[in-house]
Amino acid sequence: MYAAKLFPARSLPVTKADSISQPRVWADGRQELCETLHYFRAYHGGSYTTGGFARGFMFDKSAHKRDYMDSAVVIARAGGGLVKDKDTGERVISSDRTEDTKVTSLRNSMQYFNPVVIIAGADNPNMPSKTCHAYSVLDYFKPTHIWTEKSKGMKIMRYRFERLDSTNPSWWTPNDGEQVEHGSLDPPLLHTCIECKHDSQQIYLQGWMCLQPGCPNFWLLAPTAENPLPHEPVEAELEYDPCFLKQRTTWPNDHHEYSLTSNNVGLSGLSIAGEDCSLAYWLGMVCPKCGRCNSRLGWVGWECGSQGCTWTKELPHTFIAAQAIREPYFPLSGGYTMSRDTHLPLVKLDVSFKDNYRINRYTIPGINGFVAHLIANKTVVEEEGGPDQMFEELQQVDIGLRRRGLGNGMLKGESYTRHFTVNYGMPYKFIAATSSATFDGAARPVTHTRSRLNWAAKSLLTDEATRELKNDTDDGGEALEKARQKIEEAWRLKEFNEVLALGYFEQQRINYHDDGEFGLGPTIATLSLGAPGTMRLRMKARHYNGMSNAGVYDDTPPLPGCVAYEARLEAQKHLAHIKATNSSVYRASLKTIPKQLGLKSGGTARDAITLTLAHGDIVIMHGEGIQKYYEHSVDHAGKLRFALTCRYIDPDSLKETDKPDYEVGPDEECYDGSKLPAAA
Ligand SMILES: O=C(O)CCC(=O)C(=O)O
Repeated sequence: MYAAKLFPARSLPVTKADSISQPRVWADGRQELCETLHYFRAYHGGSYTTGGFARGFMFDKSAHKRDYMDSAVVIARAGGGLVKDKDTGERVISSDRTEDTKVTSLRNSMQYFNPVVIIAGADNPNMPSKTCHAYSVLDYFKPTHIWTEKSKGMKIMRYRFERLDSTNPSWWTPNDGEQVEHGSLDPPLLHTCIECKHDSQQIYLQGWMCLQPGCPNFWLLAPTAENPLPHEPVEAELEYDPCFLKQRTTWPNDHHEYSLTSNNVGLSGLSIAGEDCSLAYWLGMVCPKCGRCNSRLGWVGWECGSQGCTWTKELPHTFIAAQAIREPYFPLSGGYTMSRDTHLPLVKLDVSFKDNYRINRYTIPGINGFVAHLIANKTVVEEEGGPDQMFEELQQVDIGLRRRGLGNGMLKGESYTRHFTVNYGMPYKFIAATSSATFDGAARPVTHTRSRLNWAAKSLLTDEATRELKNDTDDGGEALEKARQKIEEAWRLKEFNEVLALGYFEQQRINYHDDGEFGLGPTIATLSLGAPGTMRLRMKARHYNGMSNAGVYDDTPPLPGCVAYEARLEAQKHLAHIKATNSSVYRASLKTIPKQLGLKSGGTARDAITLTLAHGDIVIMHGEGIQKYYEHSVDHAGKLRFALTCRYIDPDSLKETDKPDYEVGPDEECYDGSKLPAAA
């Protein structure tokens, strides 16, 4: 018999020895790991499966008591099914586990001899040696066993893996050695159950047990002198049978080479327009010098983020001519362009045509302000210095676009925007801390955007004012002229003083967000260049559902289209009264109202407005209410898209430390889109 103490179910050395060498691939954060490694793209959870196969496993802190790891074998509980215990706060198994799609995927990998990759997190208590990275890739492993056992009275499923390549030592072998070599012991006991006739190996030294969850003999030890009936083992006493742990399983592809990296992005040399903006070209790269997983953060290429490592990789850009982004099924002309936008019935649409733009103006009941989509025609996109030239120029100059850190702490390590960004003019630090540069000497598309959007916004706001006046007065145009001048003056004082440029490669996007930060003017305008984008606007979940995720009623006045609109209007009156008379009753009501009205958190509103943003189009959002109640997202279906957004940022709203060390002067270009030849 082997000494049981060599193989306790939980072997957690207090101080770990150093490993004999270092991982070939490692990451500082979850996003960089998932963007870089083809075998682990799961941002949450401990396993990655795709197409019915398991590809990778991540074993980090939440280890089961009987999880195990040495330099060749890993044993783990199949994930999922944990809930927080109300008393202890610990995550505990809540119900019997049965085979789910993840387990079936691993079974497929096993049947097809597809090895999986195992990654160890820095918090994994079973790692036999010290690690110095948040995530260290161990190697390819063969899944060898999937079985069911019991823990705390519940059925759980467990996996055993063996390292595929046993021809050289694992890097994570502790440098003080391991006592028993993999494959050096007798094979484990294999026994057929007298009840279900299925074979099971002996896993624990306590004795053989049938591991078929449906069998009456499942998880029962044979009777003994002290225990004359079949009985369940005492969980705390379970110790692995070394023969089970150390057995070697043979696969036909044992020792075959499978890549731990997918650093295969070189340009084809065929001058394929936008080839370097394709998905494969902005996924992460493993640094060939130090093994770090690096997201592509730079517009021009990758750089290793490891301290002291100087590796970089840049690819030349294969130019996309403006002509190549014309949409064959939506040809442009000198007439007004057709619309591809849609909206829900509760949204009001007003269409007008002016200065070569079709203007779709949307208003939402209950919200002061509007969203306007200015759809450009051929005259606009092809004008001298206009969208076509801007799109081409933005591919020829490096304006400092970069993916920025979000710093929101949702994932281990830093998270980054799924688009490249840079700011000009007044600093804008709201979504991600984006570096800001002066307009002086900035690339022409940046300064020209400011001027173009100043013109577009001013022109639209003037139309708004004249629209209101036309309804109210009949004084032969004097009042209209006055209104025009008033807007002109007001705009001069608070014209756009910031341009946020976003660059999107294939499959990059900006998720739902609002632009309602403190200190911003009420008007926000965006110019789209390149591939057509889809902008979606929907009511924010807390306004739609009437409550926060924590279950507290949101007493902001409800808007038509939200859940239980009529009932919430009624509740509003009642709440307004008690808020003024009894604040503790008011606070208590905020917690009880959701239940009374049958509200639920978690639902999302349908998109109320969906805009197809073609090359050269402008979107103007005006009014604080839009940003307060609504959120928007944009994705696109091409290789390369730019969005340049202008805002007015009140300099007094900036903290002293955020104020720019340059002056943000006025727009000197004074673009005027009304000077173009009229639409034909
Ligand atoms: O990509 C776009 O068109 C929109 C950009 C945007 O939403 C923003 O800058 O806040």
